[in-house]
Amino acid sequence: MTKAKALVITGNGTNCETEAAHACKLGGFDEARIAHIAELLTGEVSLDDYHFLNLTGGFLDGDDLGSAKAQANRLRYATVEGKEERLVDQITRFIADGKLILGVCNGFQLLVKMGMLPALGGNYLNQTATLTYNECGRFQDRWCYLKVDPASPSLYTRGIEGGVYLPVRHGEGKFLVDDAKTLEAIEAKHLTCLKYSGKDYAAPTMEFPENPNGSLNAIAGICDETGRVMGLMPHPEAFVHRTQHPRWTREELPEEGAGLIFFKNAAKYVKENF
Ligand SMILES: NC(=O)CC[C@H](N)C(=O)O
Repeated sequence: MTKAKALVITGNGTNCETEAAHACKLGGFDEARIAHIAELLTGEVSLDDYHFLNLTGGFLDGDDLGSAKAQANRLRYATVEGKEERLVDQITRFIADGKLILGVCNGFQLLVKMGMLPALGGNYLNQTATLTYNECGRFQDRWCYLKVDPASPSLYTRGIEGGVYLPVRHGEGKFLVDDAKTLEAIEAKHLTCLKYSGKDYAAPTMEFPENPNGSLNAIAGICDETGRVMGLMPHPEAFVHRTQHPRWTREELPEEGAGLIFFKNAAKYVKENF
């Protein structure tokens, strides 16, 4: 059987790579390689050798020019040393090959600013959305209830009943789109797979602090039409074990944290399809 291989990109200011790689291993990947972005640009590491690409959280380029904007340009226009291709060509081939990409927080900002989400009509290089400053004007570090859309094509949220409780920590998490048509399309296609909600996961909310950033339609995460590319502001890799929960000493909790399902679903998909 094929070895399920995950790749986590680090460098230029990411800070969640160890947790992301740990979550991949716990979720069932046989290998989780942390590679510096320079290793991809020099051609030492190629996306072609992996199944699951993780773009992690952090402060890429110090959030200068807006979070992840500089890295988005770097990944879109930089060529791979000694090759006729840009790194972005490797990424679009990766998607065309049926592989998986998960962008968390700064990684979500990166995917959106590269144009890879929501990628309506399968156009992965056309920016139609953004993530900008939280409505409250401050960095938010808190845990949020996230309602899952069961009709969403996202493979990562499969099997989640109701919703998940996960931490957010960001200054630029307010999701916006370019026009009403984009919003209508992503809602109609159920690409808006995760929304901030109350504790009962009953309905999306625009109320602060349940919705920590004022995101349009309470959107916390979206996927593309294939369901294989997903980005979200909350951090699933930061809740893979009971002890990461803020009230773990006071509440009866299962051993497994609610975020692990994202990585388990990814590993399962790779094992079934490659
Ligand atoms: N945790 C993160 O990845 C933070 C993302 C980004 N630097 C922000 O503050 O919005």
